Amino acid sequence: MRLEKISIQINNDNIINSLDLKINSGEIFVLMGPSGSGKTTLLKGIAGLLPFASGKQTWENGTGTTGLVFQEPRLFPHLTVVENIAFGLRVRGISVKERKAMALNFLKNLQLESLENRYPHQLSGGQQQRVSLGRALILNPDLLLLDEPFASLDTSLRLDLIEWLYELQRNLGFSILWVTHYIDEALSVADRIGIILNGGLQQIGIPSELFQKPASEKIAQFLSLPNRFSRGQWRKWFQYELNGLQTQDRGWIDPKHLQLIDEGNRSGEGNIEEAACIISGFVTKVRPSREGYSITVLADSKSLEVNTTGWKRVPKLKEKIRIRVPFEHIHWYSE
Ligand SMILES: Nc1ncnc2c1ncn2[C@@H]1O[C@H](COP(=O)(O)OP(=O)(O)OP(=O)(O)O)[C@@H](O)[C@H]1O
Repeated sequence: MRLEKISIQINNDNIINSLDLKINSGEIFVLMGPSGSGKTTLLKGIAGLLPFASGKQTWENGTGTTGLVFQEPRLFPHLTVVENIAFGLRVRGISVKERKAMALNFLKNLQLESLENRYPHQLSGGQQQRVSLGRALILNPDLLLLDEPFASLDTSLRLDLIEWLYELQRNLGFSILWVTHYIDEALSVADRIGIILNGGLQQIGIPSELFQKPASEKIAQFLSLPNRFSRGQWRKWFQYELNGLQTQDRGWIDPKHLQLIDEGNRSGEGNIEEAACIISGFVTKVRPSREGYSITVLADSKSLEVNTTGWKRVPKLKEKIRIRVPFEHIHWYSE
C-alpha cells in the first residue's frame, strides 16, 4: 500500500501533514512517535474511518483491504468466541453454516481451540485480544493495522503474544502497520520502523539504522538514546584528538560500551593503541539493572550513563570514578 502526500484534518487542524509512506507486501512496518503525533489518526485514515483532506492511497493490485485492531478488545459481549470471529464474514454474503466452519477452522491459528463457546467476559485479556485479532484476520486483509494491540497486558503475556503474532504473520504473509510505544516490541518484530513527529514521517529505516543514524536530535531524544553529546563536548574529552577521525555534529554511545576503570585493577584501561579517552566524574545515581547497576556519572556538568557489567562492587554515591570511552563505539549523527 502506498500513501502519497496524505493530509488528515480534525476540526480544520492538519493532524497529518502531506505524509508519504509505502508498506511492502508481507512487511511489518512499525510506527512510533510521541503521544499526540498522529499515529491513531493515520491508522483511522488508512482504515477509511477518517477522510483524507488531500493525497492519494493506492494498492499494488488496484484495491486492498485493511483490518484494524485497537488496544482494548472491542468484542460483542452477547456473542461467543466463534460467533465474534465469524461476525466479520457476514458482510461477505457467506452462509451461517459456512461462516461458523471457517471461524472454527481459524481458531487453531489463534490458539483458542478449546474456548469456542465462551463469551468475552469468560476470557482473559490476552485471549480477548486474540479474538479481536482473529475477527480482523479471518477477513484476510492485505494490511493489518494495529494500534498498541498489547499495551494493556502484563509484560510476559505481551511478549508471548508478540511472538505468537510474529509467527502467525510470517506463516500467513499479510502486511502489518504496527503502532507501539515499546522500543523492545518494535525491535523484536519490525522489518522497518518509521518515526512520526507532528503529523509527518521524519525517518524510516531498519532498526539498526535508526539507532545508529538518527536523522535528528529530536529523533535521538524520542528514542531515549543515552549519552548524546555534541562534537564540541566529545572534542574536549578526547583532548582534540578527533582531528582526522570521522565525526558528525553529535555522537551517542551505548552505556554498555563505557568501561569503568577499577583503580585496583588496571586491566579496565583496555588496549592503549585504540582511540579512547578517559573521563573523570562523580557518581550521582545508582540504579539496579539487568546486568548489574546502571550508574549516572556527572563529568564536566554533563551526565553520563554507564553499566557496571563485569564490575565487582557497587559504586557509591559521590564516589570519584573514571570511565574509558572507546571512540569506535560512538555513533555519529547530524543535528
Ligand atoms: N476527535 C478529535 N477531536 C479533536 N482533536 C483530536 C481528535 N482526535 C485526535 N485529535 C488530536 O489529533 C492529534 C493526534 O492524535 P492521535 O490520537 O492521532 O495521536 P497519537 O499519536 O495516536 O497519540 P497517542 O500515542 O497518545 O495515542 C492530537 O493532538 C489530538 O489531540
